[in-house]
Amino acid sequence: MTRVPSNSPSAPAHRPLPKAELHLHIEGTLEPGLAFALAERNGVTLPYATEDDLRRAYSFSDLQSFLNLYYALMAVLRTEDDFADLADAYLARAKEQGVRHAEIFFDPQAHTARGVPIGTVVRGLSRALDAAEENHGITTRLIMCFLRDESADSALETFEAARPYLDRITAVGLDSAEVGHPPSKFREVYELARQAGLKCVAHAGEEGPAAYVWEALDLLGVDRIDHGVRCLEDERLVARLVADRVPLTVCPLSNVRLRVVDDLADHPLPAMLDAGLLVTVNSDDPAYFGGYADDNFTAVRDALGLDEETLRTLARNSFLASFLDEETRAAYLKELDTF
Ligand SMILES: Nc1ncnc2[nH]cnc12
Ligand SMILES: [Zn+2]
Repeated sequence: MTRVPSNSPSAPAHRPLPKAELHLHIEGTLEPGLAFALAERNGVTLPYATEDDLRRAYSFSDLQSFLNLYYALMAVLRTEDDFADLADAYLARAKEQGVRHAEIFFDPQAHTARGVPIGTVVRGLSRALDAAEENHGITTRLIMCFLRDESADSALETFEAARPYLDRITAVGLDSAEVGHPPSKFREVYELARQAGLKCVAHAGEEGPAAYVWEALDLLGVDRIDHGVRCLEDERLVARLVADRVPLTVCPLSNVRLRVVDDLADHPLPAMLDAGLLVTVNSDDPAYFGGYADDNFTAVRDALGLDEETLRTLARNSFLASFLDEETRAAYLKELDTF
């Protein structure tokens, strides 16, 4: 039997603020050590000799160059145990980073396309998530994403395949290659999701234009926008997002690694806060982008000179923007206020 490496979370030197993480792809938490252990357990050969060789491939020129590696490495995820181990490793790290609540994306089509049934994915993730409060003191939700560079029919088929598991799923989302795949393509499946009582989110305005954020709001009726940094290019859109208190789940280290911004010091986060937007800070795909939730908080503090009060606003926003029930939200906000 292969031993899966024990979690060796890198705890921040300080006591991290309590926070919710709302933009986190579970497949993007696959650390090189776990990737090699799962490859051995499942008899999968990776095209890298060592973990360091793999790490050297983590140099991206844009979203697509990252997605190519992200989807290729998923070949090691095959069984319920693999998905449970992946999620449990994330939760152990998240705890060290002050994460009290995590709303976790997964990409079913990336697995069903390789012959892994959606039930295997959901059952494996659910096993770790169901034990998360007891094992890590973290509450969780699951968000099922559609791959926007696949067809609208494929999204509809995926939604139908997920029907038996909808009691485990809080929301639907939209991710993968953005440009050329506008939200309008997915109107029908979002309508079905809403009818089934699910919340709706969508990546928009990461690489794609502000017009995609409008579409996500007006055609998909989303409750949150993932990324959304390009909203600043459209004053009217900013006014709409502010007026409707639509949360934006921003991912600063991701934006630097995927060249959405040139440098963290140029990140629009302060401008977004100044505009009155309900902004949160998240890690996106932390195994690939150099940091988990609190690492993103620390990075923006240092690069953008954010003070303690602003960091507390970001942490507060994360609970306000979450899909938590009101009682649990209030308890977390109180915990933050007295921290
Ligand atoms: N940053 C990102 N944008 C779009 N799709 C993704 N899938 C995983 N990470 C993503
Ligand atoms: Zn993302």
